[in-house]
Amino acid sequence: MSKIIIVYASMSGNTEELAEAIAAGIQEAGIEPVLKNVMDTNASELEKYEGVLLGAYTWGDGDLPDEFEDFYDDMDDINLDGRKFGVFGSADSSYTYFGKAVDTLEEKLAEIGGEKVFDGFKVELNPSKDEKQQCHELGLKFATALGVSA
Ligand SMILES: Cc1cc2nc3c(=O)[nH]c(=O)nc-3n(C[C@H](O)[C@H](O)[C@H](O)COP(=O)(O)O)c2cc1C
Repeated sequence: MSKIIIVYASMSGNTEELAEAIAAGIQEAGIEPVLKNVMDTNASELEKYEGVLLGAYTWGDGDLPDEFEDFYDDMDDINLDGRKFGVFGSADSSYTYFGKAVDTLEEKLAEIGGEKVFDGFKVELNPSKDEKQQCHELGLKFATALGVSA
């Protein structure tokens, strides 16, 4: 059973690229993370893991992606005491609420008992090579925070 799950929503692939780069960093630390699209899982699955990473682009007017709505509502019924978390997402600074979905998910995870390992990581549209490298390092840092080393 893996210790870390990454759940993401991505319409045009940018957030998915971030998720994959973070996953690669976690693998470097010796853990095989579970990587799932939010449409293929549900909030109660998070309780099975020691580390939870959520990724979402921002939609509408600072909103969560539609496909994250049910998952988000169901997070009220779970408890993540003792679990560590991190949130990331692609966004577009031409909108009023830049990457607000990342903030929304961070607040919810803290509310249900999670402990934040890194500040919400927001990337402008398509991640650059440098930003993907930063994701890789976040993955490594996250795995290390869980007490796992290569
Ligand atoms: C209709 C629409 C609404 C959007 N609203 C926001 C927004 O409120 N804030 C923001 O930062 N980005 C907003 N975006 C930009 C997306 O978050 C951005 O394109 C992102 O890179 C998509 O990520 P993805 O490739 O993972 O789907 C919006 C995009 C569209 C098409």
